[in-house]
Amino acid sequence: MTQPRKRIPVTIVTGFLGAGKSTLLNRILKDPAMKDAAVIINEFGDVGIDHLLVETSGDSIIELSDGCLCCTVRGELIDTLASLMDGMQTGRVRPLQRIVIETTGLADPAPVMQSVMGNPIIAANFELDGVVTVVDAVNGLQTLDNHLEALKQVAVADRLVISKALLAEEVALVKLRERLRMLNPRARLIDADMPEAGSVAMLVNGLYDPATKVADVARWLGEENDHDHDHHHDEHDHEDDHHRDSHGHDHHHHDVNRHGEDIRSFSIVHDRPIDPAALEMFIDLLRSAHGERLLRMKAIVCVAGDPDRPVVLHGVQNVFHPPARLAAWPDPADRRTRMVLITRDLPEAFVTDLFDAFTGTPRIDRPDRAALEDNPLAIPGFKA
Ligand SMILES: Nc1nc2c(ncn2[C@@H]2O[C@H](COP(=O)(O)OP(=O)(O)OP(=O)(O)O)[C@@H](O)[C@H]2O)c(=O)[nH]1
Repeated sequence: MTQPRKRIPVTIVTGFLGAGKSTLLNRILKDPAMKDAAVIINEFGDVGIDHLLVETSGDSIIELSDGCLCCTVRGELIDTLASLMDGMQTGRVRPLQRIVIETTGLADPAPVMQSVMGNPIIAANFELDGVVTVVDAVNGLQTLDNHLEALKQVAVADRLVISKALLAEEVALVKLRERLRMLNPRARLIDADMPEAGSVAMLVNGLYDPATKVADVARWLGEENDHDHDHHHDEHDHEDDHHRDSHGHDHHHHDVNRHGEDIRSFSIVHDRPIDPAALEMFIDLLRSAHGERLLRMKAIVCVAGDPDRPVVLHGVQNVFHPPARLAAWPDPADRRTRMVLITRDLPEAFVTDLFDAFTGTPRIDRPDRAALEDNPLAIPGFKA
């Protein structure tokens, strides 16, 4: 297991074509706290870095006039991260505190996220801190209607920044906010016009709060932003939306299906330690059978045998960070396993049934763990 706090945080800034990614990033780069950051511009088409004030220095790594390192990548993000790592080790590149990757507007963010998580050498040195997605207030709704990439960019975000708000009609802005809340209730929603949008704090979304150096699980899981969550707790007549069952865990979801997009955000909370083998099987089955539908998963898990040191899981589709163990629970009074999942075309019930099967919660008409281990094909949709 790796210790995430020694790794260099990587934040991905995404958003559709012309949404305002570079504008936002240029503002953030003026924050003195960004002086030891490197910016990687992940362009796949024509390279366009002239919107940044840069001085070329020979290779693809460019020293920005304000001290940031900047490089433009046409393909292999992994190579670039590895070469930055190598540069730091050999003294060619000064020690970096943060990496920011600006994606091209048309990109599905998943492969970019996976480049940070999936390669063992990269994952040993870097961690995906978070995803900041810029949404244009003028064109945002239409873009979400027409482009799956834009939907995915919003769905996986830790923060959503609305740009060009002053140029949009008030009604359109209200609709856009509603839509974003539906698609991603846990992301913080910020106006690009607000001063905080221009600070390094925008890029800090990871498990570790750099100020305190301790794990901030509630922020990482987005619990503090999920206002609907509190709402449902109070509303006893919404049994379908939120229920706590008699087996010690509760499920909560946001169903966006009625809006024509089957992107769901839901959580699983479980208050008993989980057998590590069962946890591994659950994750393996989920990602091997339905990886591409699992847009993102974050979890803090109480594992049987070592319940005092929670395991942190973070995955994008079928690629996960190597699991990390925290030295202790951030709040010793709350040792519940909490998982947050964002899925596309993958019903919540499928995931929760699978979880129940592995955690020993019996359900009528569902395969239990023994049956699944004997015959994984018993799971609908599983392909060996
Ligand atoms: N009024 C206003 N204009 C903005 C804002 N953000 C971006 N713009 C303008 O929108 C245009 C596109 O902004 P960029 O920052 O280049 O957008 P981008 O997402 O980096 O664009 P690509 O890299 O081409 O995908 C520019 O003309 C910006 O000046 C904003 O918050 N308000």
